[in-house]
Amino acid sequence: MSPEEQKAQEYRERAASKLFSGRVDFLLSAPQLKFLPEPTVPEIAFCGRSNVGKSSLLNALTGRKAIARASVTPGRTQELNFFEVGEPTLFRLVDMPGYGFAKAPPKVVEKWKRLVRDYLRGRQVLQRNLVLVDSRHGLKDVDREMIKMLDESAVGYRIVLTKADKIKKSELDKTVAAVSAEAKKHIAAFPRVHVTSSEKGMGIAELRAAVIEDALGADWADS
Ligand SMILES: Nc1nc2c(ncn2[C@@H]2O[C@H](COP(=O)(O)OP(=O)(O)OP(=O)(O)O)[C@@H](O)[C@H]2O)c(=O)[nH]1
Ligand SMILES: [Mg+2]
Repeated sequence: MSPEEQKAQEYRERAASKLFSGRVDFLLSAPQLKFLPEPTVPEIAFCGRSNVGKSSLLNALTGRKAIARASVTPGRTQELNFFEVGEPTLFRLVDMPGYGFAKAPPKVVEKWKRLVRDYLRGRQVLQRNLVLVDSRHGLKDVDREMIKMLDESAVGYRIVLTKADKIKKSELDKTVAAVSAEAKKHIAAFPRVHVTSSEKGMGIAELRAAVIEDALGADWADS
């Protein structure tokens, strides 16, 4: 990055932090498609395996301790949870139920899967998906299944590694390389893999700016 680009990035990150430190409100929980809010503003969705850290990342991005419930029990988030950012509302963040949760009854898993799939396929205002992947585990088959679904749905996505504080730098580098190599086969436009820790704040400022850019467009910070 050139010094000018570095400066522009710092400016975007500061603006993003300011936006997220303003209004962020929980809007509603949708257990079924018919309960979705009116598609009036852009949406960014957080998906990934159960327990990967979706709710925690949402808390970290918004600088709130527990706006999205985070839990030690996998499968805690069971509905699509909508959060509104900005006053008036500029965009929404959507905390999704985790996929690949083996301990839930198959019927329940099937219900979540259908809800997520229908949302991803049919939501006109959905601008980007964040696909969260545990830094320690890398891509698993359930993630690949999800990515395939996203490839079919034509909604772009970013891959976000979570819990980066839990492993050594050398291990982290290996996961980043492996996930990047695989992601490049799918996402021509977004070959970068974000590395984050909601616990330590790593990568959060940068992801904030990226999320707002996805929602509002590249020149959002200039207006
Ligand atoms: N060390 C560390 N722990 C984390 C991090 N992010 C999340 N966790 C922990 O991982 C567990 C699961 O986090 P959640 O945010 O509830 O995960 P989720 O993806 O929303 O889970 P479901 O809603 O069940 O799908 C919690 O115990 C969090 O405290 C992180 O960056 N670092
Ligand atoms: Mg959750």
